Amino acid sequence: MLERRKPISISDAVEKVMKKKLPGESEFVSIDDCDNRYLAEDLTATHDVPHFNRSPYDGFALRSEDTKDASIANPLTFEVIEELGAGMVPGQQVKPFQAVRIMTGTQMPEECDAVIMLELTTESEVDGKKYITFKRALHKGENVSFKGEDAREGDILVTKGTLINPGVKAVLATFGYNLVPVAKKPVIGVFATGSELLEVNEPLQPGKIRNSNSYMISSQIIRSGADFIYYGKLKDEFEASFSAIQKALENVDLLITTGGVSVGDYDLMPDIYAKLGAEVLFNKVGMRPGSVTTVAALNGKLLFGLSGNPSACYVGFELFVRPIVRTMLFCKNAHLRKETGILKADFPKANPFTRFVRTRLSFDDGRLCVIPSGVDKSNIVMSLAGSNSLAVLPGGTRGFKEGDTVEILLLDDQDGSEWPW
Ligand SMILES: Nc1nc2c(c(=O)[nH]1)N[C@H]1C(S)=C(S)[C@@H](COP(=O)(O)OP(=O)(O)OC[C@H]3O[C@@H](n4cnc5c(N)ncnc54)[C@H](O)[C@@H]3O)O[C@H]1N2
Ligand code: MOO
Ligand SMILES: [Mg+2]
Repeated sequence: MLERRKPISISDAVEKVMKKKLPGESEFVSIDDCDNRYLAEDLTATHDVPHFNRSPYDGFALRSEDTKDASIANPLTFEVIEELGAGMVPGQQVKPFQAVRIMTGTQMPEECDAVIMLELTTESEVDGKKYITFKRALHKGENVSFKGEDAREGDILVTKGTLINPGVKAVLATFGYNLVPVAKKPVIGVFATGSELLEVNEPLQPGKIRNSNSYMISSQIIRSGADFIYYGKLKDEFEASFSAIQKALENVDLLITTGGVSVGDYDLMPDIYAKLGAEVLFNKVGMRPGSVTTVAALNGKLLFGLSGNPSACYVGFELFVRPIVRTMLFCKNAHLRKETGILKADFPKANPFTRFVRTRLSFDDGRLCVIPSGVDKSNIVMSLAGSNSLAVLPGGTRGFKEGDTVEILLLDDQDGSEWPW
């Protein structure tokens, strides 16, 4: 007899998966290879930045107290005793009414506490000695970039679990991280199941379609920060599918299959989980698309049985796989970032289940808005291409109107949200 599945709520489903989360691991990679990786440690300033007082301008370093009488009516002339470029260190003691020609980024002579810009001085030479004349007093600290003004030793600058972007990379270089501690990328195995599936390079045949899910999922895996191993397509044949899945499980942290999780004659995943001895956490969720999403746990690993229907597969990944990946990457906010915004089109379809509508974000007078990115059915591929967000339309409603405020999950965001949403 056909098994009757009892749907569980989305939040129960997410929590069941998150209870089985896997620990993250760390490794070191060269700073050259750390882009788009996640920090495995807090970054703490190991020294002041800059670690010496320096000039932010090309000009002359001097003692501000010597300049107090300078004015348009009373120009002052100082002797220039030395010339310093960035990277050089002062070699002479600066005495009253003396100056040092200094370039941007150069360490300040110890006795000096101000810099006058080149443009505000007139230079002259008498008997082989150099002089500057200027008409303005400088106060203590004027035009000095002070030791520690950028970072103080001991400051926590970037926290563990942060995505390494160009700015973080600059911080890493500043503190001499030739090797960077990053989260190891979880390795996710991917199978596409279905005897109807063709390879991308195969011509169409009657009754068959090209496998798009494994490409979509591998791309979602990369966007989430993990790595994938694509194990290929599986025909809807039990023994071959079972042994391929059992073998792949040895080499991955997480395994994704697409298709074969519903109640059809050739939906083999339920029997495969049973024969593997995996604990099925749920096999029906009160959501559309993706109601048949199934997650099972086995020996500390997770098996995600995502729907074969492309849009359902896509949503299942973002809701259940992504937070597991982000947790393994030490991210504090592992779940999709949730915001509220305005729906920019009517969505008349009533639905008992909460619906995740593929949408595109825009801003209207500073307000976040979304518009559906195409046909909203779970077997649709095309609406995914234009989608960078999911509008969450709660179940038990009679449809939504343009102008309604809705919750929005951002797909391309890196900051994420805490749970519960
Ligand atoms: N009697 C019922 N039938 C169905 C139910 C149900 O509750 N009772 N649920 C429906 C829902 S909802 C969904 S979603 C689908 C889920 O089906 P499966 O996850 O078992 O997936 P398949 O049957 O294998 O395939 C569904 C659909 O997706 C196409 N597909 C599969 N793999 C790929 C791929 N790699 N690339 C592109 N497209 C793929 C496949 O050809 C099918 O058209 O079940 C409903 N049925
Ligand atoms: O799981 Mo199905 O995607 O709800 O349409
Ligand atoms: Mg099916």
